[in-house]
Amino acid sequence: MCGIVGVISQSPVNQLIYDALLLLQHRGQDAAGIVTMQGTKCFMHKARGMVRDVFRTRNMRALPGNVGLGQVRYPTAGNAYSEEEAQPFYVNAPFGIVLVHNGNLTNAQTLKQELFAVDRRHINTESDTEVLINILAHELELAARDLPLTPEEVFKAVAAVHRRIKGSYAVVALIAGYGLLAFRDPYGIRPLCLGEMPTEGGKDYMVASESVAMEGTGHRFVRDIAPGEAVFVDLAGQVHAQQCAERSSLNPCMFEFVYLARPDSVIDGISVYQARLNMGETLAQRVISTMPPSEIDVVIPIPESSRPAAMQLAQKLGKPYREGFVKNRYVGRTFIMPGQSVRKKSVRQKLNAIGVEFKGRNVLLVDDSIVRGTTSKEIVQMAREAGANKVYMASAAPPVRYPNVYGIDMPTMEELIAHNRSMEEIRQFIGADALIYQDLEGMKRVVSALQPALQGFEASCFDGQYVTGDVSVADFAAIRAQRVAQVTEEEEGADRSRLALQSAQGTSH
Ligand SMILES: O=P(O)(O)OC[C@H]1O[C@H](OP(=O)(O)OP(=O)(O)O)[C@H](O)[C@@H]1O
Ligand SMILES: NC(=O)CC[C@H](N)C(=O)O
Ligand SMILES: [Mg+2]
Repeated sequence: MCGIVGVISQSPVNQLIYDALLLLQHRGQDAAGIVTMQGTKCFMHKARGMVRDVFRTRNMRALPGNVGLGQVRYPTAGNAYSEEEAQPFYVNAPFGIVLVHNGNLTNAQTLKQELFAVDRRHINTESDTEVLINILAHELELAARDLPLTPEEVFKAVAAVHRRIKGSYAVVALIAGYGLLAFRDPYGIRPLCLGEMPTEGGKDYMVASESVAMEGTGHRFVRDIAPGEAVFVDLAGQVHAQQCAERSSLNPCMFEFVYLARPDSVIDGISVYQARLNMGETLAQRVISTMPPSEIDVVIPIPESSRPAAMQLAQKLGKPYREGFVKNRYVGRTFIMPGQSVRKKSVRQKLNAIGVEFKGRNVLLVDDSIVRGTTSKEIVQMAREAGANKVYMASAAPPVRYPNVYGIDMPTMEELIAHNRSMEEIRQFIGADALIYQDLEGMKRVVSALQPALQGFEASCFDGQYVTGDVSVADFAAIRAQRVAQVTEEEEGADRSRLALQSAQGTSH
């Protein structure tokens, strides 16, 4: 996942986009970028790093205009260390298009060849987003008849894009001189919503990955963009919307509710916070059926994302909920960091135990999910070092056993701690005295209870069912091969970054 935002306003948007990106920072920490448009001229600044580091005052001053978009990137295709793959992407024809994307195309490699051989377009990076913008540009070229470009032609192009690309995609694009386009894949895997703000001269509009970006910038949440739908806001502030997919259904990514999204966001009508509370409630049932609650002295969350689930679980068990770990707020989210060595080191930098909460106690540690097991293994060890008597571990999500190809960076099975391991083997790996997982059906039931309009969830990392139903063996292999090749590069890149930092700080290791 990444965080994306687009704005069409009656006043300058650079600061507004910056603020929205800060509110979406939890969705991507690797790179950030903003494009603004004044007249038909686009201004871009993008670089690797978090929002605060990427945009200095001089960069902000160089982003004029009342229309723009931005992105925070968590790479799931291509290279995390390449500045060129930071978003937005730009193509100069037709019209001039800039685009940001959250998601992952499963047929990017095939499309890349097709673009070159048939559409005569060259793709210069490994990013699937560069493929996407070129497909959109090509289809817009075909759909546009006489000038000016009409919303109907834009929708025709989006319909053609839906037919060609596979996978997950929430997209915001600017078409120079025409307006802001936003669309969502026909399964609604990745989130995208629309907001507005009344102004003296009419209304300003915002589209963003999560509702928190609207609330935090004073916009009123209007609605989620429907799966397969495209919304086009022209430069006069007129909103046009159309369903552009032949078939559509609402199957949001379960991992958004487990971990990715902020708890104060509402996605497709489901409060992320409430979803997490409900997960805590069903997890409590699992704990009760595994061990007598009398064996547990205290429930301790592993900050940050597990807090609501842990809180509800503790209440259900009638046990005290205590903050036993303090999180260093200056270290980012470890799971979305590229490279296993960085992730591992960051767990200890990020979390520290408070001795009194552990000494001589039987503690039940709760995390939202166990993916590679990096966090749980370190944390169990830390709880023991802090003097815990027994250390039990509970996960508010079921075992993650299958690769994700829709925008969460877990493309290979081997890296997943629960893949091909029994419960006992996982327990031994993380070193806990007991291990309790959420059950998948229970989780689906309590989250879908919050939204009757759901057709289901994209929950492939838990159940191996890929909702688009069209991921071929070759697609899996291509995604896997590309990411495996990147892992080595990313590890090396991480080492390079660390060495550079150390030499800047004058340390040697
Ligand atoms: O099993 P693993 O591979 O370690 O991945 C799972 C862990 O990673 C995430 O935490 P993260 O530090 O990214 O973010 P958070 O502060 O939002 O919990 C998640 O909340 C789990 O704690
Ligand atoms: N996490 C995402 O949404 C990633 C978007 C895109 N696939 C990239 O790697 O840049
Ligand atoms: Mg965590």
